[in-house]
Amino acid sequence: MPVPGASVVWAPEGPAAGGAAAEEDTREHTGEHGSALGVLRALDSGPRGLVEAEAEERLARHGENTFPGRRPASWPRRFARSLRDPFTAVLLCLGLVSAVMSAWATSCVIAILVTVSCVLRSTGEHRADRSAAALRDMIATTATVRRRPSADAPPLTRELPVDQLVPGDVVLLAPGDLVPADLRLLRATGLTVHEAALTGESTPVPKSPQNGHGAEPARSGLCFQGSSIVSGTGMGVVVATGADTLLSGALPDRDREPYGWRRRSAAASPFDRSVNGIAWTLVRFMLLTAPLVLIAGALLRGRGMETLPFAVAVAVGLTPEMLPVVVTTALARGAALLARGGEVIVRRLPALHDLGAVDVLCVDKTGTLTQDAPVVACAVDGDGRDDPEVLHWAAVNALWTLQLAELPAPDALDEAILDADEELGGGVLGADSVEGVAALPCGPGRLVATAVVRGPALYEPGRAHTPGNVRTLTGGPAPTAVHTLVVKGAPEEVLRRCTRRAGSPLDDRERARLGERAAALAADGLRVLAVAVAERPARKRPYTPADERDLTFLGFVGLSDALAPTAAEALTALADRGVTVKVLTGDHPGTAARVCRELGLAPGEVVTADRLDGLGPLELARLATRTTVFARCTPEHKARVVRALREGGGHTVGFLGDGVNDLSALHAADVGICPRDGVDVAREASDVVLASKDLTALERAILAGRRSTGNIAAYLRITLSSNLGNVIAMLAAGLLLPFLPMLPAQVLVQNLCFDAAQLALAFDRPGAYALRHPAVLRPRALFRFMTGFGLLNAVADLTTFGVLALAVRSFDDERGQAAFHTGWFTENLLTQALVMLLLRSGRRAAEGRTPGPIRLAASALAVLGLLLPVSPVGPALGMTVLPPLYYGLMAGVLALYGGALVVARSRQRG
Ligand SMILES: Nc1ncnc2c1ncn2[C@@H]1O[C@H](COP(=O)(O)OP(=O)(O)OP(=O)(O)O)[C@@H](O)[C@H]1O
Ligand SMILES: [Mg+2]
Repeated sequence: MPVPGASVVWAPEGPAAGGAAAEEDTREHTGEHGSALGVLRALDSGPRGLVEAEAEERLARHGENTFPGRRPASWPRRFARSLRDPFTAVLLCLGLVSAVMSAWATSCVIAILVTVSCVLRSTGEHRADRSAAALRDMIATTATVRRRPSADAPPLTRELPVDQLVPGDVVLLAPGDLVPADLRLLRATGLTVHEAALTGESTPVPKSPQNGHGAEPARSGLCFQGSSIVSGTGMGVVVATGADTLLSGALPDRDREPYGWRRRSAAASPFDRSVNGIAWTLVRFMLLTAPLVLIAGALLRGRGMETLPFAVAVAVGLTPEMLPVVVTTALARGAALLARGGEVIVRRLPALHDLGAVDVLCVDKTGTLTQDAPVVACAVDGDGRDDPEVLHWAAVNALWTLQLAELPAPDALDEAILDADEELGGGVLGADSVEGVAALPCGPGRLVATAVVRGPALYEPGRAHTPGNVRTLTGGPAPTAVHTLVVKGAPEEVLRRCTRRAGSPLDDRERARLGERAAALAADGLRVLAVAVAERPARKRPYTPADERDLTFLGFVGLSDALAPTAAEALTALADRGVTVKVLTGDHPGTAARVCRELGLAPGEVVTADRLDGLGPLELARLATRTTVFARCTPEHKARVVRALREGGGHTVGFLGDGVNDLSALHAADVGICPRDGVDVAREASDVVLASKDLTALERAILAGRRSTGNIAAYLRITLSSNLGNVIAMLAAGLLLPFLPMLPAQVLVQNLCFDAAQLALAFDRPGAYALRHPAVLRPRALFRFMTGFGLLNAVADLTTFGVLALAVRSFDDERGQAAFHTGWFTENLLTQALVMLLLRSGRRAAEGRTPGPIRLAASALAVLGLLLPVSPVGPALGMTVLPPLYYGLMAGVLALYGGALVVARSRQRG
């Protein structure tokens, strides 16, 4: 329901909503309501936010503000979605062909197969969804809102679950936030927003609350739900929520498809490459089968279209139609187990498979390997002597970047510096402290932060640099004609901008010496910030990064950041599991190297990311493969390294990161992983969220992925080889015998039994061997397996024909043919049971105990094979009772076949 007045402040535009109407809207909205105040008035709100009671009432009126991607899919939609996979499509085609040919039994069985498969899949997904739902709430995104408890109470800033937002709410925005609803900006400082979700545009766009003059009036003053804040801060008023937002309106069907066969991005995921790749190859193969059977029958036996039901049955028999079900069940079970452990949330089901395939894991350092709770360890001048004044100026910078940039939460480094300064005696928060004029905070790719304060720095060589001294010099009735720029940031960046040090000029040699001092601090594992100042005549003109030059160097602040308690253990476990870990950090190379060493990761030669800039894709891939630590990475560098490893190095790459500067890399990786306390956008961009602080959970998640893949592989191996064996035997028999080797109904019933039994493979427990290395489904190896074991299976079938010839003697009459059908049917079910037990997973079948469901399924198959023909159903399916000789001989065939399977399997790799 649109808000009264909202339409006048809200102008959908761009390719999604586009068109002339939108433009007209825009023009209309730049009128009297264009001003921030007008907007607030139209929404019956104010800069101090809504009163809680009023907000509650609006929530009842407008409904919850659910993000379109997060609405749970309805049952019909789930069901419809599960119809969209290649096998179901093939089955439906075959069913249609049968229906057209009036082969009603066949099309009925196919319809049952499709329905069962779809129901099973959607139930599996639903179950996985439910077990993750509670955890998902735990990591739900919040918005920072300003509200008042009562009409005359002062406003409070608090975190509110995004779904509770209402039109008129005043929201604060900071880097890493997702825009929680459609907002009209009231204020912004250096705000840039990533709008790719709406426009596909990947570069951030600047936003400011202008009153709408110029070429693109309204859009730059609006922030849309689904976009994210890259840098800067802002405040805006909510103009549309829930279904009224631009994202909802423009993309009504944009349910995220966490369990879909197709992936979100254009680049193929490992899941697409392996599971889908195999699936499509099989589909092509199957589509060839039916015509092949028809043609062979026509050419060699002069049969016509009467073979069609049989041909269709053979094609259906070859289809691993339960593959989507097994895949979903295996993955959903893995994801549900992880969620139940309370440790890991898999946001996109195929990502669990991809996680099992990861062979290179890139991690960022700060906040992932370390706790991101820095503490000031030292503040020294250029000669390494303790100098409290350095800390004091760093604190001045921290305070005013914080205050003027209106960051809702202080940066961890700034917070540590302010704490330390306060401890040193009073701190800059005291009454006589300097007053800030402007701030240029740091951000992705910008490694320095500048605050401009009123008054001179009066930094003279030989002065007593006590905090008190500085305060009297800069505080009090400061001359207003002078501004001091206070700069702190990465040592090399700050030193580059310095021309003086303690009154004397700073030459290149001295700069290099200072750089070495910073490196020495970093080598101790400290995070190092350099501090510098400059005096300028006071001015009205805004300050820009171009003003950060001709600085006077003051000293360094060193901060220690404790390691995450489980990081070392987690990295060792990953290495043992065949995952190579690489560290991509924005920090100093020295700090990065030291942290790695402490975590037991040999850093080797640390590469600073500026070395990547000139490299071509091939060189980059080579460098990325042999390097363990990349330092001074911009967000783009991180993404480039990840891409190079994926595309050039042929690796499956996971990226674990928590910050805004990790966003591109999270997108670029095969699997994006984010710790629970990462920023909103990072969580939103990731496929897997670690819900606990424990990094070792990652290893367990990877193992869960490998287990799922192992089960899928076992299913494919078993199904494909026995299906192929059957088809070969069927073709051979069809051509050798003057009658159909099996009736279509029997083929389908047998197929139904196989399918039901093979579902148990989703519950397999792959042996330890399968978990030792990244799990990848290799189509080639699979097809080789399928051919080898398929032929073996066909040999068993052909031997059975011999056995039947001995036991039954004559196939001339109907009784004889029924006996043939029955004999083969029984043998098929028995061999299938054997194959399930002997080929399931691991190099040695004896590895680990066979899980209960598989034992049960195999026994059920064997029992069905033996009893179905003699049961009342037998005659209905055209089956008959077999002579005892058959069973005796059959036992021999089975023993031989089992022996051959064990021998052949032990020669197999993997
Ligand atoms: N508040 C700040 N003030 C000044 N400089 C800063 C501030 N925050 C970060 N920097 C500088 O920017 C550099 C890069 O920061 P960035 O956030 O990109 O990465 P990081 O947090 O050091 O490491 P990681 O990539 O592992 O998270 C820091 O090493 C520091 O030199
Ligand atoms: Mg980080």
